[in-house]
Amino acid sequence: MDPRQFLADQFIEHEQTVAASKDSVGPAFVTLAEACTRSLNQGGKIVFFGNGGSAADAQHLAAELVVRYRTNGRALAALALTTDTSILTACSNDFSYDDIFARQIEALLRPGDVALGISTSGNSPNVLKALEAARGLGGIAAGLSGRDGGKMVGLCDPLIVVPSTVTARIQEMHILIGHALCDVLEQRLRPGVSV
Ligand SMILES: O=C(CO)[C@@H](O)[C@H](O)[C@H](O)[C@H](O)COP(=O)(O)O
Ligand SMILES: [Zn+2]
Repeated sequence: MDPRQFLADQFIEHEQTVAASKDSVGPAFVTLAEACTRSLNQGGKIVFFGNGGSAADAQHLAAELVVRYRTNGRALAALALTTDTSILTACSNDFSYDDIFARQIEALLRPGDVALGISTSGNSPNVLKALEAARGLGGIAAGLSGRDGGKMVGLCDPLIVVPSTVTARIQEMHILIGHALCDVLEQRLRPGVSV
C-alpha cells in the first residue's frame, strides 16, 4: 500500500461523502438549527453525547458554544455528557454502560432542551436510551447519524443522516455539520466581529 495514493483515495471518498451530504442533509439541518435557537432563546440548553470519536465531537461542540467559535460574546448553554469520569464510571459500575447518558439526562434535562445524540450507526444503546429519556422529559431528541440512521430513525426529530457506510467519513461530516450549527447559533445569538 502506497501511503500517498491511500491518502489521495481517502480525499476522494471524503469528497464523495461531502457531495452526497450536500444534497440530503439540508432540511434536517434547518430544523435542528431552529430547534437549538428556540431552546437557547427560551433559556434552555443543548446537550451533546456519543461514544468514541463521537464523544470527542460532543465535547468539541459544547466548547464552541460555551466558550467561543468565531466571535467573542456571551456564553451559550451547552454541555457534553462524556466528560465526568466519576459519573461515567459509577454509572457503568453500579448500573450499566447503557445508562451513562440517560442517567445524566434524567438529572439535567428540562422541557425544551435539545438532546443531540451522535452515533454513526444510529444503534448505540446508551445513545438511544438517553434520547428516549429526553423525549419522556419533554426535550427535543435530535440526532446526528450515518448509514441508514439505525434505530435513531423514528426516535429522533430532527435526525441528520450522513449518506455513507464508512464510520470515519460519517464522523468527518458530523464535525462539519456541527461546526455549521455552532456558526448559525453564534450569528444569531452571539453576533460580533469574527476574530
Ligand atoms: O472514532 C471511531 C472510529 O472512527 C471510534 O472510536 C467510534 O467512535 C467507536 O467505535 C464508537 O463506539 C462507534 O459508535 P457509534 O458511532 O456506532 O455510536
Ligand atoms: Zn475516529
